[in-house]
Amino acid sequence: MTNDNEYKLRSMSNPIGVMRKKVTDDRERRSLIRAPSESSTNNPGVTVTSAAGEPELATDQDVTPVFVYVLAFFSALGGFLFGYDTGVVSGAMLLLKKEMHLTALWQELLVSSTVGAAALSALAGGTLNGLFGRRICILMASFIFTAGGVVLGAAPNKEVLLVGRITIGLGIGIASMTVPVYLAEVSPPHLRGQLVTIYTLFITAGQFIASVVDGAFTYLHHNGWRYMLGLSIVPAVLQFFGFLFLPESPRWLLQKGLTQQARQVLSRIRGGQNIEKEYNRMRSNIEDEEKDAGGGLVLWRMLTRPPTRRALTIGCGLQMFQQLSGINTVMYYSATILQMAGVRDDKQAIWLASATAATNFLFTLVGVWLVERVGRRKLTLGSLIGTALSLTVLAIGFLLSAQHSPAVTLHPTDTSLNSTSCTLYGSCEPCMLDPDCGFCYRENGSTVYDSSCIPVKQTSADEAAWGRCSNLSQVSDGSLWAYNYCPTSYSWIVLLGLILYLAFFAPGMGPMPWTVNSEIYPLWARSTGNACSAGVNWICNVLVSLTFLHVAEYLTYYGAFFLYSGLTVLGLLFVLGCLPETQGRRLEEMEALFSGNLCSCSASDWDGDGSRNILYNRVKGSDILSDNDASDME
Ligand SMILES: O[C@H]1[C@H](O)[C@@H](O)[C@H](O)[C@@H](O)[C@H]1O
Repeated sequence: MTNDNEYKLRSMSNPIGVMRKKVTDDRERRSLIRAPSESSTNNPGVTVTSAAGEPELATDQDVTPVFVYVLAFFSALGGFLFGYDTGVVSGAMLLLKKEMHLTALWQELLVSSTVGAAALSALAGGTLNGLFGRRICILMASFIFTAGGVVLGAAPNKEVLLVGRITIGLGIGIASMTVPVYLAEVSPPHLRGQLVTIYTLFITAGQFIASVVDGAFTYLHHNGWRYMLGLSIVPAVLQFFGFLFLPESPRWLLQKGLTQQARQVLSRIRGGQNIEKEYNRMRSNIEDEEKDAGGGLVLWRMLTRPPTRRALTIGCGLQMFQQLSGINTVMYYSATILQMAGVRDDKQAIWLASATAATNFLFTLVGVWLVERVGRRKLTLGSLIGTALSLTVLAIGFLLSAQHSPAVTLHPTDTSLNSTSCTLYGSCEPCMLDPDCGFCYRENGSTVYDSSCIPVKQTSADEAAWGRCSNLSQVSDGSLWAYNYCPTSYSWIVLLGLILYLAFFAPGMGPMPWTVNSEIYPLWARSTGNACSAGVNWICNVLVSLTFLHVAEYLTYYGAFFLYSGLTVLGLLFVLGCLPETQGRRLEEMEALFSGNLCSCSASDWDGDGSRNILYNRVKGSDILSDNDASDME
């Protein structure tokens, strides 16, 4: 457990955030406290005080070298590319399907091939990380992103587009599992939670910028999609050249026996401060871990050792529940939700979808702020409760909209047209749930009249196949065409649900699965653990997005959102019982933290029982704590 010569622990009942503030306020007083064994150095550090108040430990840095932020920025660009490339496709598809006459199957292929390829390459990323290191994997990912961007931007036909989308997916998968690991390994202990959470902030920033780019280029009907898809080359090239000059993770170097390089890199990352003690401790911890871990296939070793098996189950479970709570359906579906809420103009709906992405981004920022203040467990639990409730609000909004769905009042008199199922529906709800049909209507205030259910045009869902809604630019009687939604006066509830959903999901369930996964595995299992959990994230992402329309067809929209809400409640129970608080813990404590039964933690265990909680106080004048020791410290 703890090394008593260097650490002093004290029962903790107050949140670490409070403690940190106190620490800052009391800097002057604390700077007088020194571990008895400490020599007087210029290195800023941490003293951990016991319950009795006597100093036992002094470690860690007070000053964060700027270089760490440079590293964090360039590596988090991988998250930006992940967000950009998954987000940009919906806008590009609007133009592509017209220009390349894409069938629904091709549209689906172009969207989900990227996510599918990401799942495969995330799984393979564990081996690549072990063999080549984090830096080479990030360079590899940015090279793949660049190549994919060039292919997409220049694609002459849909087959080449598919190759480009698969290529991009391969880059996303590698980046998504490597970047959090790299960030966790180079961050100074007290910043680790925040820096890894910044990775998710960059994902949501990428999604937001993608939606703005989509908005800007939709006006360019010819070739607009080339710019949308090709622009990802810019951050990819930036990351590639940046990483040519950035170092490998010192821990990976140590694991590979490259001790001199590891020492040099650590000193560079720590801004030239004295790293001897940190280096030695890191080295001996890695050696101990390696000895403990034994030989053989890493995944097998992880599965046969209870603590790593438990960590893996929790890591994969978190990633699974993140996707099962329907984030990507909500993001993807936001334009339609906004149309339901009365935004009739397509272009306006696209811009408002950027507002959704911006909301996701802004609330992730709240997560970055909260992660070191309330801890991972509380943040995740709070987020899950809010997410489940807001999904219920969304579902109720859809339910009320369905119950008050406007009736079909006009039926075609030409019997030859009755061969389509669309004309048989009596109200808008079943009509819009049928992917082949849309609702054509006129409105007076909130009253819908002159309504009919008509097949959608094969080439574009923006118009009907025939009738007054088939040529909307020429229409003079004010007819409107609703595809995928019904005009309803309950749409405000749906809109409220959407905003609440993002406000609760984005600070917790968005970033925490990535953050927690980057810190719960011992070094020997870290690449494999993150590869598996990122793979689970991508597989569940494909499953949820591919099944959404079918689920909606069978269960209706409200059924689908009630289902997501139920799955989120399951996630809540899982986290409540199984996720221990990892904040404020050293990595070598993780083993103990995960050594009980799978779901053996409850809030009282981890928040109330002082014997399991640790308080670290920062003071000046001590040695630097190793990442390995303290990467979980506040
Ligand atoms: O953490 C991220 C983030 O929440 C994104 O908004 C979402 O699209 C991703 O699927 C998820 O992994």
